[in-house]
Amino acid sequence: MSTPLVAFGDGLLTAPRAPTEAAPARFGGAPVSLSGVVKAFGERPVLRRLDLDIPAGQFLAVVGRSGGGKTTLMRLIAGLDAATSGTVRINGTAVSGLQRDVRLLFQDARLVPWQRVLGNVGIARGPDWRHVASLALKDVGLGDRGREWPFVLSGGQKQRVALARALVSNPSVLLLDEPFGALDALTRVEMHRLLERIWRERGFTVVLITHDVAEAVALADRVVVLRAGEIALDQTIDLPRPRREAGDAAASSLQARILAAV
Ligand SMILES: Nc1ncnc2c1ncn2[C@@H]1O[C@H](COP(=O)(O)OP(=O)(O)OP(=O)(O)O)[C@@H](O)[C@H]1O
Repeated sequence: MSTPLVAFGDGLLTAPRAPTEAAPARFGGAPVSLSGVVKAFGERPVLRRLDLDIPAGQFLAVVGRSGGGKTTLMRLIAGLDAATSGTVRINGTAVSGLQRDVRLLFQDARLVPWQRVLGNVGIARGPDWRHVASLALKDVGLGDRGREWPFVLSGGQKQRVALARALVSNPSVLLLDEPFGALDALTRVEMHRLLERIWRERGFTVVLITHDVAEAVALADRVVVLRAGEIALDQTIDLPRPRREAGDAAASSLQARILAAV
């Protein structure tokens, strides 16, 4: 089997896909680009000629009211649905079907109940899967829980397992659809810090869909407001990291601007 070519920074390097014990692999992210994307269900347009360029490694949050087309947008990027017209490209290649290095997380962790935690993380069963899955579990702070069954875990721990499962394939794009929506406030902040650390170490591109404007401002480099299938605001979030979750005047004023656009 040949070693895959992996985008790394500005160039292409050959690299093994498995992270090492010493440090997680930093494969970098892939750029995601939408041009003239329309999605209609029957007569009803849900996305109206969207143009959006997400640079490699950017952390983008998409916020908007319920029904504004956020999940539809994510499904198009993931290749789960096809656009009615227009193109979605990842790393310059038009998306058709699920991509190997694009991973998704949803509000529910979607773990397989009859597999132990380690088996859930290593579900793709590549060579050396136990080792790779153990490292990923350790990375999300659950290194000692691999032998347990999913049902004994809390909601936050299940989401950690789902994140570890996504990490084992070293994604260049991570798509997150309200992954923290069902968690209590403290667990959500812990998950924010975990995701931010892993994103900074690994450098993949993130698209986070959320109703929570404070969450978007706490995590993202850029927030896009999707309203009635159009981009109503495209806001850069130029705040230093790690960010405070509350009580920051600059963050509050950005939140107010975004809320006004929602
Ligand atoms: N498969 C489908 N068939 C028909 N209509 C659909 C389908 N999927 C989504 N829609 C419609 O598209 C619109 C946008 O839905 P979408 O799930 O993308 O919104 P959303 O912004 O993610 O909402 P929420 O925040 O509530 O999840 C809604 O009116 C929805 O009913």
